[in-house]
Amino acid sequence: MARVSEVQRELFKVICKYGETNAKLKGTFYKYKNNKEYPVVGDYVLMQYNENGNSLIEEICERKSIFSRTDFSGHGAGYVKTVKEQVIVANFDYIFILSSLNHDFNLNRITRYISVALQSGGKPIVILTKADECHNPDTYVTQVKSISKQIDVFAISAKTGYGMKQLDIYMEAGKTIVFIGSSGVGKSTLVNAIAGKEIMMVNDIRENDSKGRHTTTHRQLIELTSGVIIIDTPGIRELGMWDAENGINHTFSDIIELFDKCKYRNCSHSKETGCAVNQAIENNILSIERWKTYCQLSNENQWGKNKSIYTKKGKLENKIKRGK
Ligand SMILES: Nc1nc2c(ncn2[C@@H]2O[C@H](COP(=O)(O)OP(=O)(O)OP(=O)(O)O)[C@@H](O)[C@H]2O)c(=O)[nH]1
Ligand SMILES: [Zn+2]
Repeated sequence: MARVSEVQRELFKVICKYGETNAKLKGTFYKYKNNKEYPVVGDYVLMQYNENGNSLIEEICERKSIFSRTDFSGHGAGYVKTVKEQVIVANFDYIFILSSLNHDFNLNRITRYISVALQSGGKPIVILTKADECHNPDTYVTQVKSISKQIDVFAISAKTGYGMKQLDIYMEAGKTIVFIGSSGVGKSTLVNAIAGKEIMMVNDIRENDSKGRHTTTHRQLIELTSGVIIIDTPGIRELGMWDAENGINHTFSDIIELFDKCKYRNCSHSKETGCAVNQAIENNILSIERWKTYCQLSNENQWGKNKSIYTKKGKLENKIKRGK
């Protein structure tokens, strides 16, 4: 068995018992183009090893965890007709969600990441980076903890070493950690700090808007000398929700519990009397911002679901196109 460490279009790098080697896909992958999934970084695969050139990937083994997002195929979300699931990485134990403590901090975005991560099959851990650029990191930790009880949250600085010790509990040989977050949040810097050497390239962020430069251009799986396996990913620009209903319900379990307490079973949680959501907001048990974030994420998730059902009926789609 081999493990995919890098994907560049249709060329793969895999780690097997002979070391890292190049591989291509067996013809059957192309035969069923629309139904057969391609391997992603982190996948375990069955492979015919070839010491003289490209080895041949024959089969993808069952994935124990996946991180996926909606694939808008290069269109703006509002314009697409077809939405597909795009698996980004597979088979990780921990998912490090990185977000920086400079003026780019955004609770809404972190909530979105948590919802997707909570249904990935891996354990989500939120890491607030660049604590050295912030006066009160702990207040941000508290804010993020309020999103969900099911996640660990830490503030760290890879520059000063602040808080880094807290991450030791996840550094077990044989475990796979995937790093996700926007460009410039410090994924590669943290990977280097954990590795104890420069294995990833780091570039300065643009000073004026704190935005990263997308230095990391592709996903990469690296085994550290400690035996910990790390997957660094390029900065994600927009994380669309893909069938994340379970993850959203986990993240907002407090709200889901309220639904059961509404007077009417089909309560729309707007103006009904006896609506438990409204009562919780009035009594300051639930913040209006949290309620709005929930509505936004679950609407978006529903929208993606409808579009994907629609495109599964390929014929219907063609008709509509021709009719235009
Ligand atoms: N002050 C401070 N700066 C940091 C810290 N960690 C990273 N940086 C800086 O943030 C910038 C971006 O870091 P990267 O590690 O390249 O970020 P990235 O998330 O890998 O970015 P992409 O590869 O574009 O996705 C660099 O200038 C780093 O020096 C930190 O703990 N404190
Ligand atoms: Zn209600």
